[in-house]
Amino acid sequence: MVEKDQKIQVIVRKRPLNSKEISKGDQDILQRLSADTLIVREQKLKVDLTKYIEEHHFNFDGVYSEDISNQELYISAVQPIVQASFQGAKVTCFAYGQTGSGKTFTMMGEESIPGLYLLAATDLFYYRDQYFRNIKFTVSFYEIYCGKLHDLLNDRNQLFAREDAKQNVNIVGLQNKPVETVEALMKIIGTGMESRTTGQTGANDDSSRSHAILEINLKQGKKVVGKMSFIDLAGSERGADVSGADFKTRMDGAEINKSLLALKECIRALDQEKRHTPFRGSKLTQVLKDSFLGNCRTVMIANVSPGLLSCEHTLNTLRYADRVKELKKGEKGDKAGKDDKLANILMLPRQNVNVVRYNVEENEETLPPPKPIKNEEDSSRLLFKKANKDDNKFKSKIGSGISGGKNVNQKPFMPPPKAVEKKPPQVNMEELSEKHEQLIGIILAEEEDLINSHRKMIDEMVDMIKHQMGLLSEVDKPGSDVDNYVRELDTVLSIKEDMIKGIREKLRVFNDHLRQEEDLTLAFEKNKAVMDVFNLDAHDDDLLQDIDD
Ligand SMILES: Nc1ncnc2c1ncn2[C@@H]1O[C@H](COP(=O)(O)OP(=O)(O)OP(=O)(O)O)[C@@H](O)[C@H]1O
Repeated sequence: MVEKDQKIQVIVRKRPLNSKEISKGDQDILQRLSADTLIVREQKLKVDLTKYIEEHHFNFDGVYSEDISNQELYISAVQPIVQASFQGAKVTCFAYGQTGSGKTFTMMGEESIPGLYLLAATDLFYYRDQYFRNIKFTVSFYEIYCGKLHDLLNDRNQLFAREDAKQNVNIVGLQNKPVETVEALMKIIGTGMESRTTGQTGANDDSSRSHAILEINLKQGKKVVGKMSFIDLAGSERGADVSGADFKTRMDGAEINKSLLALKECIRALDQEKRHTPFRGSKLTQVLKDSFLGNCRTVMIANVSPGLLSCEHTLNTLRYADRVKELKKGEKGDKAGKDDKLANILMLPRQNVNVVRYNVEENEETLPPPKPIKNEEDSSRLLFKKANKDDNKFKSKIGSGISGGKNVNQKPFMPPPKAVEKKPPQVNMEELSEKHEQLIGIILAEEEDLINSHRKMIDEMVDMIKHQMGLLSEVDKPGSDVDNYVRELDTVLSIKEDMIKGIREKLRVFNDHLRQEEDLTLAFEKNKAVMDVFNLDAHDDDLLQDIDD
C-alpha cells in the first residue's frame, strides 16, 4: 500500500503474456518476488555461445503482478493520494513504459474494466458530494505530439504554452470544460481518446508517440484549489528511435527522449527537494511545471511486458523507474552519477547493482522455473544464496556465479581464448552518443529558427511587394520622380538580397548538420552491430577489457 504522505511513489505493474506472445512461444521472464521486489531473468550468450541467465533484482515502492486488477492497483497506489487534491495538493499520476505494456489499459481501462480515470473520478465526485460541496470540477485533455501541444477536446487545435510575468505557465486557448457528473466527465474523456487515436493518420502507433495529459481541476469560484492529473506517456522505446529510422522519426524520437529524461530530472528534483526544478528541459515538463512545485503528490506507474522478447525494453523501463528515486537510497554515490550520465544518452541500458549470473544447461531450451520463495521479507538475499550455492543445475561452470554488488572483485567469467580471435574495436559509444544528442538539440533549435525566419521573411516580403507596387504606380504617373524610384528600388532589392542570403546561410548550416547527423547515426549503428555480435552492452567494460587482454 502506497503511503499517502510520501511525495513520490514509483511502482511497477506487470501485464500478463498476451495471446500473440503465447502463440510465438514467448516466455515470462518477470517474477514478483515480494510486495516491492521484482526479478528479470535475462537470457544472454557468452562469446563461446554458451547460454547464461542474468538475474536483475529491482526494488520499488510497490510491485504489482499480472493478476492484479485496475481496481486493486487503484486502491493500493492511487486512492491514498486522491484526497490530497482537496487539501490543495497537485496530484499527478504517470503511466510510463514500452508501447503495448499496458499504460492505456491502466489509465483508461477497457469495456467493463474501469481504469484509473474512472476510478479516481468516482472518488473525486464522492468526496466532493460528501464534504466539499462548494467545489466544482473542470477538465482539460491535451497531448504533446512532436513537441507541439494539441487540444484533444477541440479538434486537436494547436496550443501554445506561455510563461507569464509571475512565471506561471499558461496554455493559451486550452478548453477547460466544466463537468457535473462522473458520466459527463467520462464522455468527455472518451471524445478526447478518440481524437487522440484517429486525429493524426489513424495509425495506432501515433498515439504511442504522444503524451496525453488529462487534468481535472478543483475550483472554488474562479480559483483553482487543487488538481488531479493523469499522464499517459509516449511509448518509452520511441525515445530510442534515433537510429535506423527516417529523419522525421529520429527527430520525434529525440523529442520524446528529451522529454522523458527531463521528466525524470524534474521528479528527482521534487524527490530530493531541490530548490531548482529543471522543468524548462522539455515541453512536457514545462506544461507540468506546477505539478513539480509546492504541495505535490506523484505516482509513477512503470508498466512492463513480461515476455523474453521485450526483455531489453523492460530492463530500460525498470532502470528508468529505478533512477527516478535511486539517489534517495543514498548508496550508489559517484558511480551512480557516472552511470546515469551514460544511461541518459539514447536511453542506453545501465548496469544494475543487483545482478546474478548463472549458466543454462546445454539442452535446456526454456528458462529455469521461478524459484519458490519461503520468506517474502528476506527473499532477495535468499535468491543470491541459492544461485551461488545450492543449485547445482544452474551453478556457473566458469567463474563466480555472482557479480556486481558485494562481490566486485570477482570477474563475471573469462571467455576461452580460442573464442576471441576477433577483437571488437574499442569504441567510445558514450562519446558518440553524446555528440549525437548534442547535434539533435542543435538541429531542433535550428529547424525552429529556420521556419521562424522564413515566415518572417515572407511577411516582410509582402510588405515590400506592397511598397514596390506603390513605387510603380508613382513612377507611372506623368512627371514622376524617377531618381527617387531608382533609389527606393535599389534599397528594396538590397534588403531582399540580404534577407535571402541570411536564410540561405541558415539553410546551409542546417543541411550540414543534417548530414553530420546521418553520418553519426551510421557510425552509431555500425558500432552497435559490432557490440551486438560480441553480445556486449555499452557497460561491459570489464568484459571488453578481458577480451582485449
Ligand atoms: N494488466 C493487464 N491485464 C490484461 N490485459 C492487459 C493488461 N495490460 C495491458 N493489457 C492488454 O495489452 C494490450 C496493450 O495494452 P495498452 O494498449 O494499454 O498498452 P500501451 O502501453 O498503452 O500501448 P501504447 O503505447 O501503444 O498506447 C491491450 O490489448 C490490453 O488489453
